[in-house]
Amino acid sequence: MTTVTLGPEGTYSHRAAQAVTDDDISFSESVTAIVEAVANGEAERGVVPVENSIEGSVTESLDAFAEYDVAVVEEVITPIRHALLAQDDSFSLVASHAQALAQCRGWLDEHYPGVNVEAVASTARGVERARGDADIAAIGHPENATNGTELKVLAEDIQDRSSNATRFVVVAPKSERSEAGGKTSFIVYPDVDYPGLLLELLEPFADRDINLTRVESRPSGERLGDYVFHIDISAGLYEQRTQEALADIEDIAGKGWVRRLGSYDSKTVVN
Ligand SMILES: O=C(O)C(=O)C[C@]1(C(=O)O)C=C[C@@H](O)C=C1
Repeated sequence: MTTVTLGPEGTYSHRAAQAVTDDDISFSESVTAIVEAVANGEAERGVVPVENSIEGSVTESLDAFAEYDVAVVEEVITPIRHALLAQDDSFSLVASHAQALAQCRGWLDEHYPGVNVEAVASTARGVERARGDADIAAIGHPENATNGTELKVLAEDIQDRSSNATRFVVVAPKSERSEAGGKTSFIVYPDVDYPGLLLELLEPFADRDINLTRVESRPSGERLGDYVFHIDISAGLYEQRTQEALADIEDIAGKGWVRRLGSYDSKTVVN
C-alpha cells in the first residue's frame, strides 16, 4: 500500500504517516496534490495536516476535501515541538513551513528580533535549505539535525505554547468510506443565504445531543460571502441519531450538497 505525505523526508507529516503505516511512504510538496493523488487512485492513502492548536486550520487541506471526493479513515494527533536548526548562530534568514513559522512567531520576535523569515513548502524543505547554506536556519523536528548533517540544534521547544499539537487525517479512496468510528467529518455547501441558516444547520445535532467538535467556514469560491462549512462531530455514521441529523442537513442544503467524509477513530502519537 502506498501512502503519500508532505515531504521531503523529516516533516511532521512524515512522522504522522510512520505512525499509521509500516508500508512505503512517498512524498509530495503539496497537500492538494496528495488529496488529488488519492482521489485519482494514484495512492492508496494520504496523510495531511488539518488543524493546529496555535494557528488553526490548514486551509489548503480543507479546500482539497471540498474539491476532491475522498474518505477520511483515521485521525492522528501529535504534539509539535519545534527546534531551531542551523550550521551555526550566524544565520540571517529562518526558513520553514508557514504554519511552523507562525507557531514560533513570539519566540523568534523575542530571541531574533527583526530576523528575516521565508515560508517554504515544509519544515523539512527548510532544513534542506539550512544544510546547504550557513546563512539560513530552519524550524523543524530536532531529529532533522541527526541525519548525518552538520546542522546544530540551536534551541529546542521554541513553539509559543508548550501544548502545541497538530491534527492530521488519513485520507483514502471514497470507496473506503466507513460508518464505523467515534468521530465523523462532513462538508455542507447550502448554496443559500438567509437569517438563521447556520443555526438551522447546527440544531439537528443539538436536538440529538451530538457534540460538535469543529465548525469551520471556508469561502466557496463562487461569490463573496458564500461559504462551505466543514463540520466534525463526536458520533459515528453508524448511529441512527447521526443519520437522522444528516438527513435534516440534506433537506436544508437542498440546493447545494452535503459530503460525508466518513467516520473514523482518533489516536494520539508522541514521536
Ligand atoms: O512542514 C511540515 O513538517 C508539515 O508536516 C506541515 C505542518 C502543517 O502544515 O501544519 C505540520 C505540522 C506542524 O504544524 C507544522 C507544519
